[in-house]
Amino acid sequence: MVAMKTKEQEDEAPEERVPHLPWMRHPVDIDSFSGCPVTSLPRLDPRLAEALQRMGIESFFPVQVSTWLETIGPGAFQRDICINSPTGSGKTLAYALPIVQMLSTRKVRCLRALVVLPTRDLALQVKEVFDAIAPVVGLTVASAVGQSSIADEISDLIKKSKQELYPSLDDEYVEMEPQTKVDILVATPGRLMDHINMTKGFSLEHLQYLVVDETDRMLREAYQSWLPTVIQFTRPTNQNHFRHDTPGRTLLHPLTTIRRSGVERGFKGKCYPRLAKIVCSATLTQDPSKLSQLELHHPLLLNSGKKRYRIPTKLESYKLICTSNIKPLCLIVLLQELRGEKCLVFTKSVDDSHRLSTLLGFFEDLPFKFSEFSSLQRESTRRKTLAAFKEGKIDVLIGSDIMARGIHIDGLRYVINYEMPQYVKTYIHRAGRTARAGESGSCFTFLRKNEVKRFDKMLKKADGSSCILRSLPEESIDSLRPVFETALEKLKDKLKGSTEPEASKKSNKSGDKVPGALKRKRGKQT
Ligand SMILES: Nc1ncnc2c1ncn2[C@@H]1O[C@H](COP(=O)(O)OP(=O)(O)OP(=O)(O)O)[C@@H](O)[C@H]1O
Repeated sequence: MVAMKTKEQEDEAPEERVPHLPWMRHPVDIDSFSGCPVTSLPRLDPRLAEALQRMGIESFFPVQVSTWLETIGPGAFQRDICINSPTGSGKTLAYALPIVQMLSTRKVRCLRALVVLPTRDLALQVKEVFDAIAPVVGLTVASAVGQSSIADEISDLIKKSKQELYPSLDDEYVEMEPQTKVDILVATPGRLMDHINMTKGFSLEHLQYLVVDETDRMLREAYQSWLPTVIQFTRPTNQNHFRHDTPGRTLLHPLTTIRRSGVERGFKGKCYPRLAKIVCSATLTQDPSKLSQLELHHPLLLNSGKKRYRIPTKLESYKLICTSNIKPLCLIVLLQELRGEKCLVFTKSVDDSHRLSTLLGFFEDLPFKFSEFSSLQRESTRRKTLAAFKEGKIDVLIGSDIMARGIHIDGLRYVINYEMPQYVKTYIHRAGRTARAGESGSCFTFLRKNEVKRFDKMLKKADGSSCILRSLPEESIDSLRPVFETALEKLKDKLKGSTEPEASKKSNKSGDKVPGALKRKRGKQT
């Protein structure tokens, strides 16, 4: 019997091992491409070039050049593309640009590209990129993320049927009419499934491109079986061929380009449409059983460098060794040294984030403004907090891995791991909130003495990255001790009076679920 590997075992396996999947063994090396001025990218639509320049983009990053060359031109989308490139390397534009350019010549508006991401925040961030380039070539973009009511989303997505407007119209015509009024949809899996299951007129029939961003995370969870559902609905069927070939259905002709890109030959000598896929991550899984869910077609891997994982070139990693009992003090001293620069602090759970934020709240006159950022907070609270952080009204956000994936914050230079991340992938995604788009940044990790060896070994997997030992001035730590004692007492009192953190009380009011862990009585304090 073959034993299944746990996530941890997969992570701890030697990095040099040869991938099981043959197509993963000989990737295109993204690093062998250099940046390219916007005006020099072959075949780029001048309207898109102008839009990009308006966005302040002067030249393309290597991942964007390499993806473009594999998707635009004679071999356009003949193979599915898998991108494994570091955080902040520009993967969003790498897939958005070729899709928009390919769709810029479409005749009839209907849903042709679908981008799926695990969270609403990420989906909205990606939609912004499409919004900046798609309208200049006449394409419409929408989101299905649950930010507005389902009714509002439906009115953005679906146009009134001709039958409603012209009741005498032939049924056959009405049935074939594409009803979505967007070309590109950026969605989270839950809302996507709501529309697939319930929205009249929502159809994936004409879909040509599917992007699965943050692929490893998307494949780890089933998310209501969205992926098999999308694949099932977009699989070429006999019905499709029937429509192509049946004489007299001239009204369908504008749609005969359905999923023509990535056209696959071999069906009795005729072309039949195939859904072209792009999947991407900074930590792309190599697990065949997970990747098989995507049903990739002759996949081509674009990989940065030789190693499986890479951290951004301008990221500096630091480790700080301290005992648990003075860790909050060390954090305060470190934050003081960072002089109120924007910083994300990662704890290992929402519970810990809440405790740490509450504790820091008992210190008066801290020279930085901080806030908790938790999945237990209301969506509106989180949005406001993030906006305040982006605007520089808050210097430090304390949260768990909810902040780790994909989120981009301009000018963020520092990330702190308050506890050692369990997996190298976690380190990469957390640290990757800084040092993005060629900027420099630093990631600090607090460690206990007995964690140092394991941490160094873990970092070696990220392209052999080294980590600098950083110390903090003893006298600064000592000067905070008296206040710390009092703060700890206050924290104990506060938590004694409440078995649930404030955040969970708030979410109860709004009817959200409270995870089991938080219902339990609090354990030992920080
Ligand atoms: N060619 C470019 N020139 C300048 N800035 C760019 C360019 N391409 C992308 N950017 C900027 O780089 C930042 C990071 O891009 P993006 O979010 O696409 O990275 P990513 O590779 O998807 O990262 P992650 O893996 O963390 O999701 C964004 O702010 C984006 O606007």
